[in-house]
Amino acid sequence: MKLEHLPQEFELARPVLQTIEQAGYEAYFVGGSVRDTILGKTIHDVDIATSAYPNEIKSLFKRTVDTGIEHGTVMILDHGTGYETTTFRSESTYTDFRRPDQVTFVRSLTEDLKRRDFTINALAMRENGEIIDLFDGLADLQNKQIRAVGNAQERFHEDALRMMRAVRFASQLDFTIVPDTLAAITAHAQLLAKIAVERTQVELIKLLMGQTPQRGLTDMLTTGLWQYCPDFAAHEPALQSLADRLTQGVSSETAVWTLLTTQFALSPAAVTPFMKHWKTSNQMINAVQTTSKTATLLAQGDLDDWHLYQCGRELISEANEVAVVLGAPDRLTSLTDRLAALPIQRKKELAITGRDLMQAGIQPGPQLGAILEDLEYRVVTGAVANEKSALVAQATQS
Ligand SMILES: Nc1ccn([C@@H]2O[C@H](COP(=O)(O)OP(=O)(O)OP(=O)(O)O)[C@@H](O)[C@H]2O)c(=O)n1
Repeated sequence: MKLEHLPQEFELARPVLQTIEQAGYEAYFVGGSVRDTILGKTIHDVDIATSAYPNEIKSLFKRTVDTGIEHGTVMILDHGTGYETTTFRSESTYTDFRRPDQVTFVRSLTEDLKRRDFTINALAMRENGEIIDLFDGLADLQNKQIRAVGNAQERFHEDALRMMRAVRFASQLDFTIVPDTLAAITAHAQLLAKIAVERTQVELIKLLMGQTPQRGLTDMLTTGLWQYCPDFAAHEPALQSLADRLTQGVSSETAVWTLLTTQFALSPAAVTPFMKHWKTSNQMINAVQTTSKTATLLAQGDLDDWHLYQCGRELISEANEVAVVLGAPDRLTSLTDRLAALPIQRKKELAITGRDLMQAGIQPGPQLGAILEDLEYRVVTGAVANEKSALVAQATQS
């Protein structure tokens, strides 16, 4: 099979492959971008696999970055874009079911494709669009199937996270896991206990953002993977009912985390430890706290200007999406208009600073912060004009 019209990302990367090939090595596009292009999905970046060793790649290009040189990965910088380029690797030794502790570089594409997780991820593409399909990945794409490359048990022993990847792809793509791959997951589910929670979490969130989360969750339950995601297993009925409502695919991680914590009926105080356990960033925790509060008010039809302002342009669409999943009408347009009509959209637009207040005789310290917040509230709610003199007068009066 040969793809005639390649997405621009491949067209731009073509000279990189040509440079490698002109030097006498092989180079192919591999991984998710090839799979997604065949499925007609939008792609974001492309990965390259090559017979050239990292030092050989580095000698061919002016600008490279050693992003994972011990695993054979070098980033080639070309016209402002970075291309992850990985030397063909053969099967490796894994002791922690995560990353290979020993990588063997090889010159053979077949060896490299053989160690990949699923047939749909083991396709390679030449720079001219020709697809190399050694494991019937095209047929599996056509039949909407997830199948491990070669012996499924070996693939999961090499990296136990692949079991979560299988259920995640099933949900994302609306594919079925073939029986022997599913059986191997069931037999090896306990290996997931060895995987760091931050890696499992990424797959779970992608699963819930997928086209058919119900399918992914069912696969997790029937295989027993579920038991190795403890916090989630405790909330099984709530998660099932959430999955039933997630029929359209949720667009952001913030919205998924907010839905999870809302659906699990976690108190605001319980949200932080729950998310910290899953090693999410503090930024995500803060975003979820704000989005959650706003979505609840929205679902109650009770969102005032101050809470709308606190959510801001960045999070309002997430809050609206959460409220819609929880049964509220879609109000995004009117919310965006309401936000735009507020006297200010963010704190830095306030016409007064802490320094102005100190010049007006207010002592620095926590009280000054409280006064500033009170002024911000009054400006947003229209109680006072956003003008420095009016704000100083207000501050010194109270
Ligand atoms: N545990 C893993 C992770 C990755 N891969 C291989 O490395 C490729 C790139 O991995 P990654 O970027 O993590 O995933 P994608 O398949 O590209 O999918 P997505 O970007 O949607 O996560 C995969 O296609 C697969 O061939 C693998 O064999 N085993």
